[in-house]
Amino acid sequence: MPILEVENLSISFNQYTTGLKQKNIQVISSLNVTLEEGEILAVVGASGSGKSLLAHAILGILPDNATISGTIKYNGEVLTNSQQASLRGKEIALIPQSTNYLDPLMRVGNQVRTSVRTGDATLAQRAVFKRLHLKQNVEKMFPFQLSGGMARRTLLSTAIVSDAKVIIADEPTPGLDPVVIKEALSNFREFADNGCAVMLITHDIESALTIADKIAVFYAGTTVEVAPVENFTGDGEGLRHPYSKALWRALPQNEFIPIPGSQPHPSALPSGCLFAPRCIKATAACSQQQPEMRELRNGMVRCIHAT
Ligand SMILES: Nc1ncnc2c1ncn2[C@@H]1O[C@H](COP(=O)(O)OP(=O)(O)OP(=O)(O)O)[C@@H](O)[C@H]1O
Ligand code: NI
Repeated sequence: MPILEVENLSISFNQYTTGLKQKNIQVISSLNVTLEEGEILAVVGASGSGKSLLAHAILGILPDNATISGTIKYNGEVLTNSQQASLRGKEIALIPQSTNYLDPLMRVGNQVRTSVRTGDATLAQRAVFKRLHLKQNVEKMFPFQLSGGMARRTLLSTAIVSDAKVIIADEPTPGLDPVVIKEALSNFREFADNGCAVMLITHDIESALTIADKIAVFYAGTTVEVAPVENFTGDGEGLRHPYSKALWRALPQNEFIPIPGSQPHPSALPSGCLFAPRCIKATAACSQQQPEMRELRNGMVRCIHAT
């Protein structure tokens, strides 16, 4: 049984346009993702594809103007808002994308210690700081005294010392030096190997491939593919969706071939398959309806042409 299961998640925002007119903009549409115990799932996709919103939906911290449908199950049970609130920061820990989530009025050592639920909090905090190359005097500092990298390492520390079963890490490593990135990622791997699970949202596909088990590819607010990590090799022939292949081939270490066009804005989504307007395989049938996510070769794909 998956530890976390997101089924048919849709999210829309109510926005005021001119005067008092309201517009409902759909930003996530029928998105499916599962996370198994012992697993690291990397979530990749262009900026604005809905990665952070998925994280916020799981934790129940979407803004008030969001409307959400679909189900989020934790250990097989549908999560209610109050369950989300009680799991947050305890069984499910978020490493937020922005370092603004640190409490500006609390010394960072204390912030990390409040996440420790068993054992000596100070010892745990010092051990994790050491592991992430933060000097001991950092514990006495306030967030405004930290560099960007130190703030990020503090956020990572908070999740690592918690007894969480699931860590959702939203871009945890940008701006960190390679040694610290390696340390952070190996922490995630250890965490998963101990029977927990990690959802690693990242633009750094290369690093993600070194530790993840599966990769979920997002496009315009939905999942287009979930593939085992081994498929990201060669010229991407093992991948299932034309967008995943394009993403893979656009990486600097591959052929660096971008594809024309850009991801549609949520206010102007095409009908049917969201990728069809940019897809070399698209046919008339693709614009009829959004394809369902289906199983294919030990992975999942949302494309009627994929074989
Ligand atoms: N509060 C909001 N009101 C309206 N639209 C929003 C709101 N929050 C996010 N969006 C829109 O939802 C879409 C998905 O945003 P999200 O932050 O999840 O993207 P992302 O994949 O995390 O991008 P990045 O890689 O840049 O972090 C974007 O088009 C964004 O503009
Ligand atoms: Ni984001």
